[in-house]
Amino acid sequence: MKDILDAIQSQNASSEDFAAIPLPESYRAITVHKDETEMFEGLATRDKDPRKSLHLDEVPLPELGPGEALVAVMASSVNYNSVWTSIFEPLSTFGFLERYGRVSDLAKRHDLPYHIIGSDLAGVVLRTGPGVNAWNPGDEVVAHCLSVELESSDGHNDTMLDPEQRIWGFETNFGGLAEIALVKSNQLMPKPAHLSWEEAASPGLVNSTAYRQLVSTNGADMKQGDNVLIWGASGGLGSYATQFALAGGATPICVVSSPEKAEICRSMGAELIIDRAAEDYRFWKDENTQDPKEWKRFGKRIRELTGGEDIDIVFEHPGKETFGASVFVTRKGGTITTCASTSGYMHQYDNRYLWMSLKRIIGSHFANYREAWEANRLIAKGKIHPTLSRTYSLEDTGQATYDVHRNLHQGKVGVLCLAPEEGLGVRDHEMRARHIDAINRFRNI
Ligand SMILES: C/C=C/C(=O)SCCNC(=O)CCNC(=O)[C@H](O)C(C)(C)COP(=O)(O)OP(=O)(O)OC[C@H]1O[C@@H](n2cnc3c(N)ncnc32)[C@H](O)[C@@H]1OP(=O)(O)O
Ligand SMILES: NC(=O)C1=CN([C@@H]2O[C@H](COP(=O)(O)OP(=O)(O)OC[C@H]3O[C@@H](n4cnc5c(N)ncnc54)[C@H](OP(=O)(O)O)[C@@H]3O)[C@@H](O)[C@H]2O)C=CC1
Repeated sequence: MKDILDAIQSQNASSEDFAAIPLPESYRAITVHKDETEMFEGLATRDKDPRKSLHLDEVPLPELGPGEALVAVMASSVNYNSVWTSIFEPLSTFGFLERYGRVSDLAKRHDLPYHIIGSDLAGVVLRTGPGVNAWNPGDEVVAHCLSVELESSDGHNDTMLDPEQRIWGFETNFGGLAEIALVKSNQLMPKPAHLSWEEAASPGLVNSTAYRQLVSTNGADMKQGDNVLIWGASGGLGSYATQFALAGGATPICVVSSPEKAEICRSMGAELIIDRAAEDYRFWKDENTQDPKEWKRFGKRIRELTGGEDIDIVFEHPGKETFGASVFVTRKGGTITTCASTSGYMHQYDNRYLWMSLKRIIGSHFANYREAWEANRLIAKGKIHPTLSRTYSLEDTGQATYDVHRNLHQGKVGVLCLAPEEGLGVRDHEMRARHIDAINRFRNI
């Protein structure tokens, strides 16, 4: 591993040099264990502690197959799917690996008693498998997390519709929270040159998801002037949705839960901000009953902020807790676009407000390669910026995941894998200097 790191750090190793470095037989990786999936039985979701279920293990290097690449991971990030995996909710990810293992002999590699997690990376290609022509050893890359087989016709208009569509490092093994990762070569994209490894690794999953959900014609197809209600506007997804709204000439109405988070949104350029904790919205009276009066109070507040206008697009992901309110505050003909249900997946809303006002609910999930590429291109051009607040070592991934589970973080949380320290990997210093304030906006808050 030292030879690999030395070659990366030297910045003058050729593709042939990288191809000639012997690969280690094993590497360090963050895993969950199949024989521990019952460990949190009986505990409330909040009390399930990722620090207990996530392990740092030495694991064997997987065999490299056709169309694949082995990548030396310099940095990765914690996503909320790492939280779900670590607390075995809403279901254990080993079921996904077993199902994938039944697809082919090659896919069988993924069905193991341990699951190497992580759906982001920035690093350097070490080896490519047969049939890979677009990428070579030594390429500095980031990886998006869409894994597809594409053997069926279904996915050929939009690869997210492939019946064998999976999220790498969640529904497949050999993820990015590790020193080496196995990806399909069509997950690779160029690493933005003005960013460090940990900054480059942090946007991938959430930036691509927010791009499809809000900007793409597959999602809400946002246009200039739209009022966009963004839940969790300083969180992983929300910090990118806010940037897309601002950059696209829309008006974000940012919902957050503290004055510090409100300040971050303000510093990104948002003007209309609702502190849901200070204003104490209680959309549910009890476990089974919502309170439409609270939806109205929330809608009135939005109208105060917008000068009387309602919401064109809701960027939804909290789910059960907020969905009734989201449907209510959307304007006639408007769109609620959802990609998650953090607070519960059985949603309840008053359907009269949906059909009578011709609103639409759009389900959105990650992004196809083209959408992920466009989202990454915006980062590379300095039009959208990483929202990295803090970086942990690979050893401390459990703590990093705990922070995200408990909503103690801002923006994105990074993890150093092979990178010995923060700040390495910047190739375009001049461009970095032009964007340094925006790049550091979320740092250490
Ligand atoms: C990029 C980052 C993303 C995120 O962070 S997303 C948030 C985190 N992710 C999650 O929370 C994961 C969510 N996923 C899930 O919870 C589960 O993944 C699903 C509920 C989506 C699916 O559950 P499942 O058990 O995998 O599939 P089924 O469809 O419920 O059950 C499969 C069986 O049901 C049969 N079936 C499917 N559709 C129909 C139908 N329309 N009519 C009749 N049967 C149907 C199938 O054939 C099969 O059957 P047979 O078990 O016998 O093989
Ligand atoms: N389908 C897909 O492709 C993807 C799905 N996801 C899913 O989206 C969800 C959010 O991910 P991500 O943004 O990275 O997570 P984060 O935790 O980084 O951000 C979510 C934000 O939502 C807000 N929030 C949390 N709970 C509630 C609630 N009950 N009511 C209102 N607001 C709430 C919080 O902001 P505040 O406290 O300031 O209001 C929090 O910061 C997760 O469930 C994740 O699995 C994520 C990426 C891709």
